[in-house]
Amino acid sequence: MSTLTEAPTMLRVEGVHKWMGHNHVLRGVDLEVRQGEIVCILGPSGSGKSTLLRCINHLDPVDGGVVEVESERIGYETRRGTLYEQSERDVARARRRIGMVFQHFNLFQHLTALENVTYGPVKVLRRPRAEAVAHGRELLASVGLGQKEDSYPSELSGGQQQRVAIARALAMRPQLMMFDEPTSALDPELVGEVLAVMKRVAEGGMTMVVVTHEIGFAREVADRVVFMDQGVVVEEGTASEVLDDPRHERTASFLRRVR
Ligand SMILES: Nc1ncnc2c1ncn2[C@@H]1O[C@H](COP(=O)(O)OP(=O)(O)OP(=O)(O)O)[C@@H](O)[C@H]1O
Repeated sequence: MSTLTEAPTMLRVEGVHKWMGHNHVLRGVDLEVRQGEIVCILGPSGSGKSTLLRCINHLDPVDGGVVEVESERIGYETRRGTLYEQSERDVARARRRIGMVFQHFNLFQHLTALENVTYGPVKVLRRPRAEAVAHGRELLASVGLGQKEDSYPSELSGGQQQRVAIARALAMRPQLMMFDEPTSALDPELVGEVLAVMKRVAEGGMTMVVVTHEIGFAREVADRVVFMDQGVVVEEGTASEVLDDPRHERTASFLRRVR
């Protein structure tokens, strides 16, 4: 932990607001993630966790506040009355630094596992195909799917598809990986294999933000646990601080429910 507190800031979220229709979903969220840090975000359904990740990745624009990834600003600045937005090109460049893994895998169904993994490097980053294929094979092997490179998503289990999705995100060589409830669409017996891969990615030094209901994973892997409710960060701390001795009644009652 001591080295992490001195590590440079990878992600800074400051005073972020987001409206979805008439819903004030994010109400001034602050979050700082340092290089190499693993942050798990917990919170009840509807508290704004997915919306926060979408805002960080600029899949949804924020309505106020600042999002910076590696000091590159991809949010809006509404303080002091100035509204600020970067060009689409700058946003795309900043977004490329983030690997995103979704609940429902979102693989291309008409592409094999290896083609899913090489698609971004070849089509978006314009890397030579041979280099992308070699790296893609390495990544598929690292998630335990070396033998499945020619399989289509429909031929893979949910756990295998999610592992392909993780390899696909890593293939873009991101600086930050974000996971949005990556195991909640899986049959219980497949959850462990995906969490094991995520743990290995964390051990490799990746900076990670993980929205999850997997308390055991948070306890084992997270450097910091953040509890969100009703569009704000209610409390944060080490896993044992937040999970064993929550300061806030809202955190305590959520933990009683999920346990
Ligand atoms: N397109 C939309 N229009 C209006 N409200 C929306 C829209 N999308 C999401 N919301 C609302 O925003 C709030 C936050 O949703 P979000 O999905 O971010 O929560 P969450 O904490 O990730 O929940 P879950 O754990 O169920 O995924 C919810 O109240 C949801 O109903």
